[in-house]
Amino acid sequence: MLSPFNLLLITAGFSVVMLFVLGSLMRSHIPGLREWAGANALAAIALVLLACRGLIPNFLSIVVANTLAGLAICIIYLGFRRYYGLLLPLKPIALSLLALFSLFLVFHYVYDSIAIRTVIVSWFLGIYCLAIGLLIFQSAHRSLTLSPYPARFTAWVSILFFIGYGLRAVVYMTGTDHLISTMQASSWNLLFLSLGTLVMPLLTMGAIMMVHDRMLSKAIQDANHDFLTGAWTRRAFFEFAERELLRAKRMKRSLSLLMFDVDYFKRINDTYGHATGDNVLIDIVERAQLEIRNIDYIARMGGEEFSILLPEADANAALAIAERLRARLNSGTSIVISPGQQSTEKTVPYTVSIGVATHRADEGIIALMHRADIALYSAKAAGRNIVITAEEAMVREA
Ligand SMILES: Nc1nc2c(ncn2[C@@H]2O[C@H](COP(=O)(O)OP(=O)(O)OP(=O)(O)O)[C@@H](O)[C@H]2O)c(=O)[nH]1
Repeated sequence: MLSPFNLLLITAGFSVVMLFVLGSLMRSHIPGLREWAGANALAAIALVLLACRGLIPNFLSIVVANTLAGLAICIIYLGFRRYYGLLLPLKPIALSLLALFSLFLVFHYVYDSIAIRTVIVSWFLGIYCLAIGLLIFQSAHRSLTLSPYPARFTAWVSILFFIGYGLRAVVYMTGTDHLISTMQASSWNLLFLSLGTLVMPLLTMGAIMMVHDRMLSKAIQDANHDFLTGAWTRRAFFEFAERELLRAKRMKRSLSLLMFDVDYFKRINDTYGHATGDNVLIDIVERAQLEIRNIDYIARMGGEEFSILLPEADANAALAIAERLRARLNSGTSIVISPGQQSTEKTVPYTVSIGVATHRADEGIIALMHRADIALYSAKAAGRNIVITAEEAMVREA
C-alpha cells in the first residue's frame, strides 16, 4: 500500500541498489563516483531514520535524518563538480549544512513546527538541485562526450526537482496543506514524498549515464589516437580514408596520400636512446600538423611510418605539401632530454622520405596506399630525404 512509511523504505532500497550499480563502475576511476556512492549510502541511512519516526528518538528521526539528507544532496553536487574537474567549495557547503542542522534544532526543540522544518529542508534540497542543474549546463562543454543527452537529462531532472521542492516549500509556507506529521497520508504529502523518492535514483542514474558516456568517449578516443604522438591510429585512418574516398568520388574531387618514414630511425634510437627516438616521433607529428590543413588527417601507421590523407589536393598540391613537409622535418629538432632531474636540450638531426600518390578513378584505398608505399620505397632506394611520386616511382622501376 502507498504510505509514507513504504515510500521512504522503497527510496532507501533504490539508493542501496544504486550503490551496487555505482560500485560496478568504480574501476573506471571516473571522478565523482565515490561521492555519488557515498551520497546514496547516506541517503539510505537518512531515509530509514525518517521512516522510523516514533520508533527512535526524535533527534535521530528529525534532526539527524534531515541533516543527512541535506549532506547527501551536497555530496551528489560535489560529485558533479569532481566529474568536471572543478574546485570543491567545501567551506560554504559545510556552513550551509551547519545552518540546516541548527535550524532543525531550533524548529524542533525551541519552536516545534513541522511546516517550517519542511519549508527549510525543501529550500535546502531544491537549491542544491538547482545548483546541480546549472553546474551541468555550464560545464558540459568541459567534458569529453559522445552524446549531449546524458548531461542534458541530468541537468533537466535537477531543474525539475528544484521546481518540485520549490512547490513543496510554497505549499507549506502558505498553509495550502496542513502538515501534522511526515507520515501523514495527505495528497500533497504523498505527492511530494513520491517526488522525493525519485530524486536520488534519477540524479544517480543521470550520473551513471554521464559516466558511461565518458567511458565510451575515452575508449573511442584511445582507439583512434596513437598514445605516443596523438596522431590518428591506423584503424581511424582507414575509416577516414574510406569516407573521404567516397566523398571524392561523389563530388569528383581530388584525394591524395603521403606515406612517409623516418630515415635510419634505428640509428637514432641506437645513438640517442629510445626515449629520444620517441621524442623525434612526437616532434614529427607536431611539425607536420603545422604544415597540413585542418581537413587533412595525419596517422601513425606503425613504428616510424606515417600517412597523411589530403582531401581535395591534386597531384601538384600534394607534391608541394610533401616538399614543404620534408623541408620542415629536415631542419633537425631540438629535443629536451631528461636524464633524471636534469634536463638538457640538444639538436637531433633526422630526415624523412616521402611517397606521394593521387587517387585515380575507380581505385580503392588499398590500391592508393599501395602506390604511395611503392613511391616511399623508391624514395628510400633513391638515397632518402626525398619526395617521390607514384608516377615517378613507376618510371624509376621500369
Ligand atoms: N623510439 C621508438 N622506436 C621505434 C618505435 N617503433 C619502432 N621503432 C624503431 O624503429 C626502428 C625502425 O628501423 P628500420 O625498420 O630498420 O628502419 P630505419 O632504421 O628507419 O631505416 P630506413 O627506414 O630504411 O631508413 C626500429 O629500430 C624500431 O625499434 C617507437 O615507438 N619508438
